[in-house]
Amino acid sequence: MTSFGPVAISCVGVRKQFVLRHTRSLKEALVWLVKGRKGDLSKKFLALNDVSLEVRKGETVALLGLNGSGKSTLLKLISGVLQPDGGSVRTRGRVAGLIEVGAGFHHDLSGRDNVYLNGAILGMSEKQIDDMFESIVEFSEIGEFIDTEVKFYSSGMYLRLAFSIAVHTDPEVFLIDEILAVGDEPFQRKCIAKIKELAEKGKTLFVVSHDLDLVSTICERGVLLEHGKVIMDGEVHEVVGELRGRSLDA
Ligand SMILES: Nc1ncnc2c1ncn2[C@@H]1O[C@H](COP(=O)(O)OP(=O)(O)OP(=O)(O)O)[C@@H](O)[C@H]1O
Repeated sequence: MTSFGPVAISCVGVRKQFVLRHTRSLKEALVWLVKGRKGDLSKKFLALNDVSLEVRKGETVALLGLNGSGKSTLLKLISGVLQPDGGSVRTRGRVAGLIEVGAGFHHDLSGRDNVYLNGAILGMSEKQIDDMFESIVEFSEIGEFIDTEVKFYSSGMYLRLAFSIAVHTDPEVFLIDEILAVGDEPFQRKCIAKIKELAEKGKTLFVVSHDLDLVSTICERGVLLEHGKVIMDGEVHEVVGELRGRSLDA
């Protein structure tokens, strides 16, 4: 049994709800006004319902579940992109999130400027970025396009640069959401090799993917979400087996 370090991610009783509809039909709005604005016109949807989990430093965790089960929402809460409506989310150490391709990029800036901008956001000094710049560009294979504004990049080029910056910032916790699907096969292989290298170095990985074979090779632990609740948490092959069974029944 592997022993892990201190807690890297802690979620306690996490709740996140979204407003599905702000307004209803004119008739409904009129009735609402006539009745003295009683009640709520918007419809709320609970995307995460009382989610508690703890990930220790060095653990590799696959977050699994069918479409809409709340995986991306949980990742966004852990990365700090979203705030919970209830409960608490805590992380320890530098967290790098590859959550939405190019989300941290400024579209009117060149790839080069975005490397500096993103590096700074992820906590690197200018000197550290200077030292790593060549290596970041080399890994990304962006080549001469590094001085092109990123709004002209393809989604694969965005991913390459974002992934390369993120791994070079040497994060403690690495959050990855499905985005590997954007890259072409050779780059995917390179990313997967890099992710495995990070895992071997003892980094904490939290990965969302529908590629169950892939996550089984990268992660040791699986957490299964269903309708915003954790319904299973254990050895990845067992959790993948459970999800496959449920997918057949669905
Ligand atoms: N900003 C939002 N506003 C309203 N509803 C949202 C918002 N973001 C997510 N949702 C809803 O919350 C639920 C969970 O979404 P989430 O993206 O976390 O699921 P997921 O498990 O990552 O799904 P998938 O496998 O399809 O990527 C979905 O029903 C989705 O429609």
